Amino acid sequence: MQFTKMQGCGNDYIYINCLKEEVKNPSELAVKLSDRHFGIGGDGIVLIEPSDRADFFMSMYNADGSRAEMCGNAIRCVGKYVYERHMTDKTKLSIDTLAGIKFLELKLAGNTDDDRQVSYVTVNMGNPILEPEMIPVLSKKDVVIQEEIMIDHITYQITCVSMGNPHAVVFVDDVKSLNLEEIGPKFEHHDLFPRRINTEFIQVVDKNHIIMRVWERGSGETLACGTGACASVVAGLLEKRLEEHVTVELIGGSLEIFYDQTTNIVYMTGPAVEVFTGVIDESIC
Ligand SMILES: N[C@@H](CCC[C@H](N)C(=O)O)C(=O)O
Repeated sequence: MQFTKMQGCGNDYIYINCLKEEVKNPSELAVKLSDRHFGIGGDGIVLIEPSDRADFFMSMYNADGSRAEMCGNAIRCVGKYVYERHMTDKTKLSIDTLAGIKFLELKLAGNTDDDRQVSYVTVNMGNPILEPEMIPVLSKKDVVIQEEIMIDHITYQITCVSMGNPHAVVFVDDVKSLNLEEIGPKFEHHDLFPRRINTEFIQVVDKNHIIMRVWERGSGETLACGTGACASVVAGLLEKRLEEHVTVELIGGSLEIFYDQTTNIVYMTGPAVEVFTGVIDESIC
């Protein structure tokens, strides 16, 4: 089975073209292939599938085999993958996910029509979801903004946002000093979150610039999270810390997020990079 390793801001996944390949047990395959010592190594796997209502369907599985509704960094890479492999000639395309259809605009690196290299992708990420039962987070409030949560005897304030997948955003003074290996799993598995949670830790540089670290549901600390960057900007506006246009600086690179409050739509722009391709032995699949 052929695969391609791709990354967006260092958030790396193994991509499989399921218009050509058959994956029988994606959860099991995600665990095997994501292993950085005994597998290919990655934050999970992404399957590119046909769709009857959009140009393609994206399925994604975290490194622990759990299926996620959406992935911001992966969807940019899917756009690059399908265009560069002539699976579409559209530079504006639609990709269906478990979180609904997302619309992509590809930015080509070259100046000629023959040069199909995609460097950046802008994604219309749709509307943020704030209703607690839709995120889901257990709360009687209409929205969860700066609610207290106790982790290891320390009180943090969370603002919860779904971008199709669930996020809790925590603003802190210094992201570098946090021990995410220690506190990340305690947020992820806290009783407040019936389907677990992705947690973003945010340091504000100014109203248009934040530094983010993330503990991802099912994958642990990753170098970047696209949906998390979007959720963080929405949370920052709800908490009146940020403006609509924000550069999100992550360990693996930067994303430009624009939360258009007049339309309630979040846009994400960032890089998509192919790392290598390879073939997996059938006995593994
Ligand atoms: N890295 C992703 C999000 C991947 C899924 C997430 N771990 C979840 O379980 O919701 C991104 O770039 O958005």
